[in-house]
Amino acid sequence: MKKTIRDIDVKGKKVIARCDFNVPMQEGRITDDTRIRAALPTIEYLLEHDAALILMSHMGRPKGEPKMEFTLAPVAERLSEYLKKEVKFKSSPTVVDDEVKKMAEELKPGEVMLLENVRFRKEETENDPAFAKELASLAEVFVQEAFGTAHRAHASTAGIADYLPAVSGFLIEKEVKFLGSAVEDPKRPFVAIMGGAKVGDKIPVIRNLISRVDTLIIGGGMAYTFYKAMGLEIGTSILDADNTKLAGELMKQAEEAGVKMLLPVDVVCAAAFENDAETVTVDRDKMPADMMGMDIGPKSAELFAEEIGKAATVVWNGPMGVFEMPNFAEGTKKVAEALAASDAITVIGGGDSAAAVEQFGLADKMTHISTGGGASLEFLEGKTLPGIAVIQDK
Ligand SMILES: Nc1ncnc2c1ncn2[C@@H]1O[C@H](COP(=O)(O)OP(=O)(O)OP(=O)(O)O)[C@@H](O)[C@H]1O
Ligand SMILES: O=C(O)[C@H](O)COP(=O)(O)O
Repeated sequence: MKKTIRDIDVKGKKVIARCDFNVPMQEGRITDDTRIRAALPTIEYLLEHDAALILMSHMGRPKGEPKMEFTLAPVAERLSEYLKKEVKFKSSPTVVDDEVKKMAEELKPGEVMLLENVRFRKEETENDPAFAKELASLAEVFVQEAFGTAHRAHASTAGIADYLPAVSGFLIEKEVKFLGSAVEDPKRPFVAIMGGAKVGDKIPVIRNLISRVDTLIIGGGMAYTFYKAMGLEIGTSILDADNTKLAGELMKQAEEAGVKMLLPVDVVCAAAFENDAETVTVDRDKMPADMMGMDIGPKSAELFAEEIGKAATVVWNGPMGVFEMPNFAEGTKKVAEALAASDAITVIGGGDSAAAVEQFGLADKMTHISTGGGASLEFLEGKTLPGIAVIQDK
């Protein structure tokens, strides 16, 4: 068990908390603030318990330069709105400077400030000890709350714990509880649903899940690599040619492990990667050579929903089709609805599946939606995340 903020006394202390405020932005506006809202319980708890709170995060990938399109200023503003108090913020190109140090020194219990994007310094992603020490020098305690970045060993996510006692916030605790218990000690039947486009990225996850699940459902863009391994015609569908052999091996591995592996039985095919392209829905052995698979068909959606209905735990990562285009969102929607209707523990990992669930208005029907994209995948792979490893044990 990892220590949390409940296990320490923060009264009157300077606390530095790493959050993942890497939220999607369009023209300087935040388009989805889920990650900001997810950190609020921890922030509020720390302020109510009279900590003087210094928050930090990255935004995007400014590659070690103070590129202002990646400033955290909009985040400071949104946080102020939610907390109903000023979030002090100085946009320093070096993240920490004399003025920022003074702000931190003068910060009183119950007050909060946000540092500028830690990736404005190249030392952040290099996990440079001097930068970690510089950040640590602002506070007395480190709170890890950045689940979305916990798979990165950076100065603000890992290195800093060499200089300060490290505990977790409530979001980390919740993520570890739901993702961890789903993978390590699931209520059975345990069904995992994998979709999306990046087959290569997800193969290690599939491999790890095969040894744990009762049923594995594969949909989305990755299904075609498995079809290819089965010798089926896949037309112009996305294919991860480097991993076709591996897909075949995974199918064999599932069979040997007694894991039921379900692939779509029918496919919505389109003549082009466009919402208004001409479409046909066919059984999987009838895909036209000049069309691409864009969504699972209705028979597959029903088959998957039936399987989800029998589950006690479901982990879902990756959409069933190109759900961003309304004409190819149906399969993903049906799967989301089946999860929403089920009594099972439902855990959603991965940015796109989370976005899909939000888009269908079903987010509050899920047990847990992870704030991690890559981090939740690495967690499901069974890897130890560096940002979690540094938190002190109880
Ligand atoms: N049949 C398909 N053909 C092409 N692209 C597809 C297909 N099915 C799904 N996709 C695309 O896959 C993308 C999501 O895949 P990804 O592997 O990134 O999912 P994720 O793990 O939920 O998200 P993230 O990696 O952002 O956390 C979506 O943009 C979707 O349009
Ligand atoms: O969005 C994410 O997955 C995290 O914030 C990590 O971002 P990164 O992939 O740029 O490290």
